[in-house]
Amino acid sequence: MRWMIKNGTFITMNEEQPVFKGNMIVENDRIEALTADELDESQFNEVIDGSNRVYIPGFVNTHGHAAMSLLRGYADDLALQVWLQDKMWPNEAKFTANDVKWGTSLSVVEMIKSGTTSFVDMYDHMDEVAGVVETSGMRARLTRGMIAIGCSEQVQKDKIEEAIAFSKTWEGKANGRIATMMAPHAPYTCPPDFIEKVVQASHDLNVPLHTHMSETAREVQENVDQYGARPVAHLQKLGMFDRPCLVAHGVHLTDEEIAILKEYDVRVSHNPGSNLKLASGIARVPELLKAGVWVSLGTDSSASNNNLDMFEEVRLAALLHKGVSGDPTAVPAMEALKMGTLYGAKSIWFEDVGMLKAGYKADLVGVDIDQPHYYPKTDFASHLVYSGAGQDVADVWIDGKQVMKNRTLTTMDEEKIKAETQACYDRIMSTS
Ligand SMILES: N[C@@H](CCSC[C@H]1O[C@@H](n2cnc3c(=O)[nH]cnc32)[C@H](O)[C@@H]1O)C(=O)O
Ligand SMILES: [Zn+2]
Repeated sequence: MRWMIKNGTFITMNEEQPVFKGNMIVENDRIEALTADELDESQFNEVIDGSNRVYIPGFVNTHGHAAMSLLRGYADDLALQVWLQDKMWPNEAKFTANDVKWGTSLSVVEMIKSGTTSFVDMYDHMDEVAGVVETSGMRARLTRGMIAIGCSEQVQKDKIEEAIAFSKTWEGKANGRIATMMAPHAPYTCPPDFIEKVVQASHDLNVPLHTHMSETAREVQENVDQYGARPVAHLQKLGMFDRPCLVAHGVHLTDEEIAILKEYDVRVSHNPGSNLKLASGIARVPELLKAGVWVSLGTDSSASNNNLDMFEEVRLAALLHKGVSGDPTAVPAMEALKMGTLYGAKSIWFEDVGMLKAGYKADLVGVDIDQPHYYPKTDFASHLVYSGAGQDVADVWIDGKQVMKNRTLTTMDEEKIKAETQACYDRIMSTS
């Protein structure tokens, strides 16, 4: 299969050629070329007119719990610990594999429709999640998240075994669209010896690690009280950073801790919407970027966001850090877009994703720019960040395959998924 987009505007994330106007050729799963040459259209299986579109690499959502869409709007306006312990965990305990399947499907529909082509998911019943990723055509780095406190030694062991089995089964599957990780949920939900076992498994399997870290001031203080160290030093001591590691949030960090994250090449998923909603604080993103840490963007779950639209995270990243620093040059539009795309791919070790460049995976999004909020036709990176929204996404390709065509999904039955998730929600809420 070889196809092309003609007369498009491409925001590439490639510094050598940030904006390209012309044609893009895709062969199978990869971009073959960006070219201004006249092409013989009969040589292609499909020729798409790109003149009313701006194309960007698909967004990479580097932290979330897709099935939690079932709890969207269920418990708003609460602090993290109360929200988690009193509202989320008792209901999540009722989730069956079927609930996870439909909740995840709903999230994948939402992600594709708002231009996300890769995502990270930390949850359980992960075989269901991987199945949805496989059939939807999505790309993902998936991990069986593990909460170990309150669990017997046997249950802890079972969780690690389950996570290992998941990784062994799914790593590299779906034509390489699925990758895996190992994820102790957080330093406050996993005892040190448990974390060490997970680090060992990450080493044995040769997959990265993922965890929630330094999300709230309370978490940091309790870590000091319990272990005599802040979360960064604590996880460093347990060997987490000796492995490739992605941490979610990283809100409360000192200068020294930022230096440690850089030294160990730890990647940070910044989740501005979730951090604002749970009043967790504001991450030191300009300082992290300045130190050379890979900072990407995540929505977290739609129970704390409450949607999965990466346009919102990109805009929040661009606005928030200007507001708190008093520096209007902090996180410019193009940097925010890169955080949502290229840096996301880098953050999850997807080395050939996140750029519109020959040789990269054909994961891209066509945004409908024939709308009032994209006029006048000037700087489209600015328009996308400061004026755009997920609903503007018209076409989506992942791995060279079109998964949305003019806002119609080609791989998923949206109406069925909406009905099934409603039924799951109704059942969960009717049982105690
Ligand atoms: N139930 C699993 C763990 C699932 S990992 C994903 C967990 O992350 C939780 N979660 C969602 N958002 C956040 C957040 O912002 N901070 C910390 N935990 C979160 C969520 O409630 C879910 O329980 C077990 O058997 O151990
Ligand atoms: Zn989370």
